[in-house]
Amino acid sequence: MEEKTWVRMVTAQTPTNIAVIKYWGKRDETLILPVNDSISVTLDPAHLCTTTTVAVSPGFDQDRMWLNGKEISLSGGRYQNCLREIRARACDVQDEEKGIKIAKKDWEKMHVHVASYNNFPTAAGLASSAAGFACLVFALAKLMNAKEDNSELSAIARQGSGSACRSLFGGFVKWNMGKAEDGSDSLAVQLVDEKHWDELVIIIAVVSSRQKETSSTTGMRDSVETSLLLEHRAKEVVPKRTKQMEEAIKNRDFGSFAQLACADSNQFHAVCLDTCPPIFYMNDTSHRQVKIISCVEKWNRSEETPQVCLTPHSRSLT
Ligand SMILES: Nc1ncnc2c1ncn2[C@@H]1O[C@H](COP(=O)(O)OP(=O)(O)OP(=O)(O)O)[C@@H](O)[C@H]1O
Ligand SMILES: C[C@@](O)(CCOP(=O)(O)OP(=O)(O)O)CC(=O)O
Repeated sequence: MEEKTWVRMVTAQTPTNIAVIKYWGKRDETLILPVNDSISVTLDPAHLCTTTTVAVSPGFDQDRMWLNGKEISLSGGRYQNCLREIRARACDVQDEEKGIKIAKKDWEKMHVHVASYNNFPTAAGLASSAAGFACLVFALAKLMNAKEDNSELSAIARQGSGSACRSLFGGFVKWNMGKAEDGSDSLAVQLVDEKHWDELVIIIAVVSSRQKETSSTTGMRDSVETSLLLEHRAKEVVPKRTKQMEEAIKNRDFGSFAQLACADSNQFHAVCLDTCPPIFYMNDTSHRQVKIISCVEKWNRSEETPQVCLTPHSRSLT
């Protein structure tokens, strides 16, 4: 710690994930605890992903972060929660070659610099917060030599953005909503790895890369406060649908998978419309989306079992 010149750096890359049973609504806004389980598929890191480099040096006098080349504030609760939780788990770091020695107790005083890039539009409905916070937490854990496994790290990433907890794993991933008030059982688990269903082709059509008018955080808060359909969805629909989806994935049953994913996405948009004020995630691009949706519907009707599954979010069709 006497040497002021060294810098220790770690770079990580994390893909985004697309929900096929959607998370929409929190029962605890600070800990980010959801009102229902959700299931997603993690994309190939070669496609939509975040690359984050974290660095620590005795020369840094404050925590700082640059997102896509622009400095952003780390004062928000979500960033602070992730930094605090990883710092609390930091362990001794020793790199004799570079003359770096950081004792566990010293991490509290050390500052980090973070540089992160998304290779896809940020805050546009493509789950940048999912890839972003998963990558940040993973990279910080490596930097600070935290020993937690990916499931434990998922509970920390969740406190950055709910959907981030699912990006710690590849393949199909379930976020168990959990019951505990402290969020200790609200974790992501891998259902099957990326090899299980490798003939499944995922196409993302970005119909607009403009920032959404209503963020997921604000939108779901309004839905929890005002939508009666959300309550019905969380209590009656999703528990049953999640089990069916797990079966469909296990059996690589595309017909059931497509039917469940389409129904879930449609209900998510119905909840948005049932929200006061209503949220129109498909609004400004709907003329293009409707054309694609009706093509897919026609195609599926002409086959014995569905061949294509659509799960439109705000600006993307997956
Ligand atoms: N690489 C990143 N590292 C850390 N934080 C990020 C990163 N990318 C995005 N974020 C954070 O996530 C926010 C965007 O989250 P938001 O939920 O509004 O959009 P989204 O995740 O792209 O879309 P959606 O959740 O609808 O799929 C950004 O404003 C920023 O705070
Ligand atoms: C529609 C969704 O993509 C919503 C994602 O919401 P976020 O995870 O971005 O929300 P916060 O927890 O407030 O950060 C569905 C999903 O990914 O499950």
